[in-house]
Amino acid sequence: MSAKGWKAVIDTNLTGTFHCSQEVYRAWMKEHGGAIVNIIADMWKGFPGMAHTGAARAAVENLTKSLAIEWAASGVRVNSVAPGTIISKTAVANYKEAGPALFQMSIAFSPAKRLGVPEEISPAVCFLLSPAASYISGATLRVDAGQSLYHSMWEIPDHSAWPEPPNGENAETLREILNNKSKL
Ligand SMILES: CCCCCCCCC/C=C/C(=O)SCCNC(=O)CCNC(=O)[C@H](O)C(C)(C)COP(=O)(O)OP(=O)(O)OC[C@H]1O[C@@H](n2cnc3c(N)ncnc32)[C@H](O)[C@@H]1OP(=O)(O)O
Ligand SMILES: NC(=O)C1=CN([C@@H]2O[C@H](COP(=O)(O)OP(=O)(O)OC[C@H]3O[C@@H](n4cnc5c(N)ncnc54)[C@H](OP(=O)(O)O)[C@@H]3O)[C@@H](O)[C@H]2O)C=CC1
Repeated sequence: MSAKGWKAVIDTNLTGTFHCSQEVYRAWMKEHGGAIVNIIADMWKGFPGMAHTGAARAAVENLTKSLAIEWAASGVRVNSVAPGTIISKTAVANYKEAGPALFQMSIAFSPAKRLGVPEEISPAVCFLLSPAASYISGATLRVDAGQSLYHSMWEIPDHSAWPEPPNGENAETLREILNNKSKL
């Protein structure tokens, strides 16, 4: 990705969250309290292929925690929701002609064996905004059908580029396993 593409996504996803949070705090929440829910992503195993998004969303998760503490004394709760892969007409359109194939290939990586829809994210957001969550702050709720605990979508091709382990009997055992010679 270009430096410009990196910046576009960091500006939108991370710096945008900072500006929005600061504005609502100054304009209202500092004096009256309130609740913020940030949307992050399934970046728990990194986000290979979308490194800018992964870095920005991980940063928003950390921002959520900082602000939850800094603004507690104003009665402000700050939480995040981390969706799995969520499909909608507009979400597919964001990836132009690659969209349908991208969403299609990601189905296999969901333990649900289907994608989520926005209507399955909004209840979690409403819950965290509501009085039912009055004692929850600084938390992230994963709404991903367990996707973040399952396979990575990034395929690593077979290679022999990795550094060799230190010599010794353990390295020998490893080599035997790699060469399929183990008697275990
Ligand atoms: C696996 C399963 C999938 C399934 C789906 C999984 C969903 C994962 C959830 C998270 C998703 C994300 O956050 S994805 C990352 C962010 N979102 C998107 O990319 C969605 C579509 N893009 C946008 O909405 C916009 O481009 C946006 C990022 C807001 C920036 O808008 P701006 O008006 O500021 O600027 P633009 O003119 O569009 O772009 C500025 C330059 O940055 C480049 N650029 C823009 N977006 C870029 C991007 N994502 N990656 C690299 N480069 C990008 C453009 O080519 C431009 O460079 P030049 O060509 O040189 O001028
Ligand atoms: N889809 C997915 O799998 C995942 C998405 N996410 C994140 O969730 C968020 C929503 O994604 P998704 O639903 O897929 O995307 P969509 O493109 O479907 O939705 C984006 C929404 O943002 C609104 N919007 C865009 N620009 C502005 C603006 N300048 N001011 C106010 N509203 C604006 C759009 O409104 P309008 O229709 O009026 O343009 C639209 O409702 C994104 O931050 C995305 O990165 C996170 C994890 C997974």
